Amino acid sequence: MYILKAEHSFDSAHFLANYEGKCSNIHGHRWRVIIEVQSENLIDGGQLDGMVIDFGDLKKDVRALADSYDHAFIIQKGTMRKETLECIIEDGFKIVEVEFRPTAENFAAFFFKTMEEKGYNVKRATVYETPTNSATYEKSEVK
Ligand SMILES: Nc1nc2c(c(=O)[nH]1)N=C([C@H](O)[C@H](O)COP(=O)(O)OP(=O)(O)OP(=O)(O)O)CN2
Ligand SMILES: [Zn+2]
Repeated sequence: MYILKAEHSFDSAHFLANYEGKCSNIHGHRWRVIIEVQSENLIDGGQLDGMVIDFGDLKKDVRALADSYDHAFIIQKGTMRKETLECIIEDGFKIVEVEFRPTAENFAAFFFKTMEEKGYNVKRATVYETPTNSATYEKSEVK
C-alpha cells in the first residue's frame, strides 16, 4: 500500500458555543491540515509513471481547501445572534459558517469527506489545532 501526504495551514478565529472555559471566547489558531491518500498500485507509463498521483495536484487541492478558511472567522451556524452576525458581515469581516461545531475532530472528518468528494482515495485526515493538539479521522475497516 502506498500512502501520500500533503499538508497546508490556515489561520483563523473561532469559538466553541456551549463550552465552559476559555474556548467559548473568540480566539485564533494556526490549523494544520494533513491529508493522506492511499493506493495499492502505481500508475504505469506516461507522465505519472511510478506515482499514485502527482503531488502537485494533491497539494493544489489541499491548499485550496485550507485557503477557503484562511483569515476567516469560523462560526457554527445558529450560535451567534442574527444582528451580531449581520453587523460583522456588514463591517467587511470574512465569515465562514459551518454546519458543525468547529472542533479539530469535526474538521478532520469534514476535510476527509470533502477530499473524498473530489475523487481522492483518502486514508486519513489530521487537523492540528495547536502545535501539540490534533485529531485524526479515518474510516474504520469494514468487516
Ligand atoms: N477534543 C477537543 N478538545 C478541544 C478542542 C477540540 O477541537 N477538540 N478545542 C478546544 C479549543 O478550540 C481550544 O482553543 C484548544 O484548547 P487548548 O488545548 O486549551 O489550547 P491552548 O493552546 O490554548 O492551551 P494552553 O495549554 O492552555 O495554552 C478545546 N478543547
Ligand atoms: Zn480553539
